[in-house]
Amino acid sequence: MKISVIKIGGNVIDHPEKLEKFLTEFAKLEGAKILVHGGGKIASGLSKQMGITPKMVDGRRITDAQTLDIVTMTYAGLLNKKLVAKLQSLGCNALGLSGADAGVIHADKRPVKTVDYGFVGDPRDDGVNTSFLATAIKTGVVPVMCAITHDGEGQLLNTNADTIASTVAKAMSSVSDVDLVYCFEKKGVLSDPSDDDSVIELVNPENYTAYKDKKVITDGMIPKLDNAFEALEKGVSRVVIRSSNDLLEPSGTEILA
Ligand SMILES: Nc1ncnc2c1ncn2[C@@H]1O[C@H](COP(=O)(O)OP(=O)(O)O)[C@@H](O)[C@H]1O
Ligand SMILES: CC(=O)N[C@@H](CCC(=O)OP(=O)(O)O)C(=O)O
Repeated sequence: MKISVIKIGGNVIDHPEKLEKFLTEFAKLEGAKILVHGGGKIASGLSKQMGITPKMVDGRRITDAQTLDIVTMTYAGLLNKKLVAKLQSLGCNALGLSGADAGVIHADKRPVKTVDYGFVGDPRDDGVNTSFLATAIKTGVVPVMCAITHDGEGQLLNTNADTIASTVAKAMSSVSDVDLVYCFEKKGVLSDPSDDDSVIELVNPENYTAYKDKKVITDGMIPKLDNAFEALEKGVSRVVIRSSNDLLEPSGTEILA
């Protein structure tokens, strides 16, 4: 069995036409599959509406108790259930899960070093309930996982969705062949961020370092690629970064360890 782990972020979820196209293609994707979603942009918008200014450090949200409530409502509630309902309407038997449901992702609260991230969780390497996910997939269910995890002692935690995707992909590679596809609003990793057609076909550790040094690869693309390399090192067969509009096309940037 091969499992495709597909991730979409908030920029796509917040764009109705892009989301519709992506979910229609995801529903058509053959074989075993898992959807992981973020929604950072939507949580930031709701946070501002509630009078709380979002704070991000190195691509991670500083998550105080009030922010944890907002992200839980947004990711595990509103967005997860909207995605599940839409997939159900497309004939895909989606099952929405936070990391607490069926103990599917156990994380540790990030220790305070120079930055106190608050209720942010780093998933444990052995923290994924792979047997539950494998059984669910065998019954034809499609897990739809959000960016909320738990510590096993009743505490919910906020975890970057790219990290959830690589954690689940790594863990499932112990029971199956796994492909990981990060879908976003651009056509791939670009050599000129202002030219959407300048897709780099292959990123390896050597050109990654050079592009980072030249400030061609910046911001959210750095943790995404770090997660991609880590996934390949820990058993994932293939990692691709492509447009959410081209899920079913051979396209985008392939990552090589
Ligand atoms: N070289 C690059 N090619 C493409 N995107 C890049 C590049 N460098 C930085 N980025 C930024 O990385 C972002 C994707 O990361 P992120 O914001 O975390 O997306 P998502 O929320 O979809 O996971 C893009 O929206 C883009 O602004
Ligand atoms: C700890 C942390 O930063 N969590 C992320 C989880 C959502 C996410 O990753 O959403 P995108 O994929 O849309 O960026 C956040 O709250 O923004």
